[in-house]
Amino acid sequence: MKLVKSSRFSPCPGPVVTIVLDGVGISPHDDGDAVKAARTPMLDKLMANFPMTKLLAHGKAVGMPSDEDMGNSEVGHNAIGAGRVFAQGAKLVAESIASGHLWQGHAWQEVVATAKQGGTLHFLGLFSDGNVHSHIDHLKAMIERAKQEGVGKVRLHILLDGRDVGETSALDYVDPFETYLDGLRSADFDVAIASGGGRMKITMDRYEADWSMVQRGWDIHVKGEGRQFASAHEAIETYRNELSVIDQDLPGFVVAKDGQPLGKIGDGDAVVFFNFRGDRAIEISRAFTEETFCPFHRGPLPKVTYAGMMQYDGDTKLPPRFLVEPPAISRTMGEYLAKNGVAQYAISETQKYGHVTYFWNGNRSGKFDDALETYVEIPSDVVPFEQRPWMKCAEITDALIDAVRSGQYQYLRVNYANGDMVGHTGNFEAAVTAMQGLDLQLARLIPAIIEAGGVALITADHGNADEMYELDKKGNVTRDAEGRTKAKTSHTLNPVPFVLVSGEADPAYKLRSDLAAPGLSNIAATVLNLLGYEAPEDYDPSLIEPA
Ligand SMILES: O=C(O)[C@H](O)COP(=O)(O)O
Ligand SMILES: [Mn+2]
Ligand SMILES: [Mn+2]
Repeated sequence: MKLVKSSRFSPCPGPVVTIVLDGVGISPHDDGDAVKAARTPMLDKLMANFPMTKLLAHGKAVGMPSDEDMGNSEVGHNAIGAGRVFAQGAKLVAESIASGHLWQGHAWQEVVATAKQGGTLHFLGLFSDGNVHSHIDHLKAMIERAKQEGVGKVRLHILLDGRDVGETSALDYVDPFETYLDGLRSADFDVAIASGGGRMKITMDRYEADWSMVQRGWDIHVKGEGRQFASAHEAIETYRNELSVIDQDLPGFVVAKDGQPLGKIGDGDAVVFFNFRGDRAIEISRAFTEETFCPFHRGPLPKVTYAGMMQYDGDTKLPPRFLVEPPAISRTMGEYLAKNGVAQYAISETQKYGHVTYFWNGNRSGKFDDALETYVEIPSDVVPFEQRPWMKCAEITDALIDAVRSGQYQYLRVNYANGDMVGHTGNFEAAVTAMQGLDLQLARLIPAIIEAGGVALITADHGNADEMYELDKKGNVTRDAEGRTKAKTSHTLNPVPFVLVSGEADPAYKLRSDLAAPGLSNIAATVLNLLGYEAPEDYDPSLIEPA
């Protein structure tokens, strides 16, 4: 894995720093755009005075099945880190189902065999068509196949979305699904929704930010311990009336009949976690598969056949049983740099820590070289982020500036979570504040990079804060008869900025203008060039050329 020294680019005299502003896209519209509404003098100045282009960050440009699919952190950071586009989970699972490959695999066959020996087959996962972590069509295909293969009893544990899809769309999924289940149910096929809850309240924590979420999910799905309702519909309506929260924040519920939970998970059962994306799948998968387990009091571990939709962590091989091979992301820029003696530094706060380590390195949780790599996690607040929209951007910047000034690292990378995590709350004012807080930090960081003789690449992994309301076709905020707007909590399809900032009056490189539709996968080759290397031949082309 030797990199070739470039004869065209000399290495940057200072550190090269990639700055990912998570969820900060460029909207063609002004209405509802918190990025534009925010007062961000530093970002404005950088965009106006330094070489800048827009990068594609959604759809096929990041390995999603179609250009209707928005980008997300996984596919975005995978593309930035690997310098190439790999077909991603959403696409691989759909293809595996369409070709029938999934049903031929050992994992599926073991799951079905377990259920046919008298166990219940449980499906647990994110219940929407967001295609970020999961897709409801994959779930349906598996239920139908299970029935066809003679499984007698299926229970569903549904995590309500409201984050990758409309903020109060849960019943748009649940109601038709109940009708669909009615159509499938028969004398020898017993299928029902057994438990669920909002994805930000139960089960889908990530990066160990808040294990109590997973514990609440465990108690509800596995032990059947939680508030009981006659149906998911009743739970959603009741909680909405009582709490006025959006779907992602609805508490957990247990569906029960005569006080008996419909689908506890016990010995001899099979469990499929049907999310394909790993970050929010790892903790619950650990709870189901680790014999010795400390993060929370789990109680006795039921002896189940557990399968993930994919293997979520290539280093720890978690979970050992999985239905679809994950994308084979190899030879990432992090690995190349490590193998060529380049010291690297990665930093973010908990909520995005794995984005600049695990996703960046092709869904591997370990380092390539302990001596050459420093990974820093600033603990995130455990609060609704609209209450603390500045999050930890100041603390991240403190540490990053120290690292830049230390002279120890030639390549540094950071993810600032604000645009995305606050964008997902659907709170416009908070998103504006998030952007303003972030700008204050850029105003500290950029001069430090320039002073060190370095270069900063400012970009993002996908949009989010750039569209805080649902827009009509003309790009205006939609309003109902009472004039109310509808918050948009999900990512956007918009491109992201790419700004190349250095202190040199006359840099020896310039942005290329001949690339038809550059995207996130063009960043890695650019970084390697700035460090004085040629990119590997199969990397997507660099965004720069000699001036
Ligand atoms: O997991 C989440 O928070 C959302 O589904 C996607 O956000 P991310 O891709 O920016 O992490
Ligand atoms: Mn993101
Ligand atoms: Mn996001």
